[in-house]
Amino acid sequence: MTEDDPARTPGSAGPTDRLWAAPTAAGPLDAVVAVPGSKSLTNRYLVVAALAERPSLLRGPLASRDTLLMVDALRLLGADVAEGGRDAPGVDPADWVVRPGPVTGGARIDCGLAGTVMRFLPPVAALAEEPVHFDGDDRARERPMGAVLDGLRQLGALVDDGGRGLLPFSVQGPAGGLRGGPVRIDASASSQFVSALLLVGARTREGLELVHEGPPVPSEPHVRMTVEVLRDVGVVVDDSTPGRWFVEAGEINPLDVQVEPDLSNAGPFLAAAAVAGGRVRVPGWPQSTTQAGDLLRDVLDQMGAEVNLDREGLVVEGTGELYGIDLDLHEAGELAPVITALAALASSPTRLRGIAHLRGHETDRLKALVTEVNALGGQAEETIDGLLVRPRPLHGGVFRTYADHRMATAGALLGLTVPGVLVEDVATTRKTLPDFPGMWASMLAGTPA
Ligand SMILES: O=C(O)C1=C[C@@H](OP(=O)(O)O)[C@@H](O)[C@H](O)C1
Ligand SMILES: C=C(OP(=O)(O)O)C(=O)O
Repeated sequence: MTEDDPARTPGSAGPTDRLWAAPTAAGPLDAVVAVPGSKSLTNRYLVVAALAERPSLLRGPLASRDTLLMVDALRLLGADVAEGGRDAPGVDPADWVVRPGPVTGGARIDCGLAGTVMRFLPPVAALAEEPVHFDGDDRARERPMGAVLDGLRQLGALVDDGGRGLLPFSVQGPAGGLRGGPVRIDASASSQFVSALLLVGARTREGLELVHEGPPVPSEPHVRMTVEVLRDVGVVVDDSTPGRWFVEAGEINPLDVQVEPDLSNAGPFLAAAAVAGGRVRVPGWPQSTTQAGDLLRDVLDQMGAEVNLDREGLVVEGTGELYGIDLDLHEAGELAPVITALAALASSPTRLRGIAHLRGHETDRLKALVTEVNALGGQAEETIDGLLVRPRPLHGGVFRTYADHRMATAGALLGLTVPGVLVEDVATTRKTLPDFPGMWASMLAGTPA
């Protein structure tokens, strides 16, 4: 977690590593891939731990750009996060100790391109009475923010965003703290708007009644994850009415928690077995989880792979068959890039629906996927709310990634069977994986990553 940790950097800067020759698979795979902790869980645990009554222990958190930005920001807001070993003697070096402190303002927060940082932290900052300034990467300034800022205004905070509803902006909490009460927002562009406000609900004076008004909220499992994490720390949440959440005001208990592996990040590795044949095992796959990535089991099965979950983890075996799929991915949009890459290599067409909101992700993912799959000879097209992919023989070429970690891993997957795929800026994978190229190479060598 040092200041010069390469995991903190947005992507590669040097010309030599701008293009990464995606390795082709020499034969069937036989690998065990240990996938680092979940981004979504790590950043939720960090936030609730920073707001808790006493110190927390996070076991096996993800240390990547998105989570290190969260750590940096929480430190600026008054919490302390210590790495085991060096900063917290007696604690495992892979674990973090979070010591909460009163939330203080006056800071300038760098959100990078992390949706969880740019959405989850403005409500935390609104617990301070001095302004906090937020900014991020160029693309971060285009990602939707309006609903969170709108919700904060309804709670009595002062928000200065120049009326744009985008980064950069500043947030200043009202004297005496956030009052709570009813808040109405339209969270149809991102589930993170709901999660963000729920995470501070217990720290409002009256508790928070959040109501969503608009087209359905995407990525529902991520909202359920937020509710589960809040319940883990003793916060009372009523989510019995669809589109309405009530969070009671009250104390937040500390955590001692093992972070589950990131199931969405496991996607490209598991998909590799479906593409190249052989088997890939991901140890520690939870028997039950709120992670949207768990849907991969069903998707890979439907696309023709053999999928088995046992006590040791999840095993995916390629069968030599790879079928297209017709899928509503509204609940798990972050899986779209890996499924699109699979679809481009399948034997029949794929239709992905319910993912119009991906236009506001790290990049406009629908446009990026269509452009890059087609640049390799594929036939993909955008629909109003998704993608149509018709498999075609692909050829090598540059696969551009637009600062999107999941574009880079999708390019790597295509490169397994398409010689000559050059993935631009593979280092952008550091957003959620500290060493994707190393893990990919280990998988191909058949050694445990
Ligand atoms: O809350 C979270 O941790 C996330 C929610 C989802 O966002 P959207 O609802 O904006 O898709 C997901 O795609 C993102 O990767 C992580
Ligand atoms: C959409 C994603 O990230 P973020 O948390 O930045 O929204 C993602 O990881 O696919």
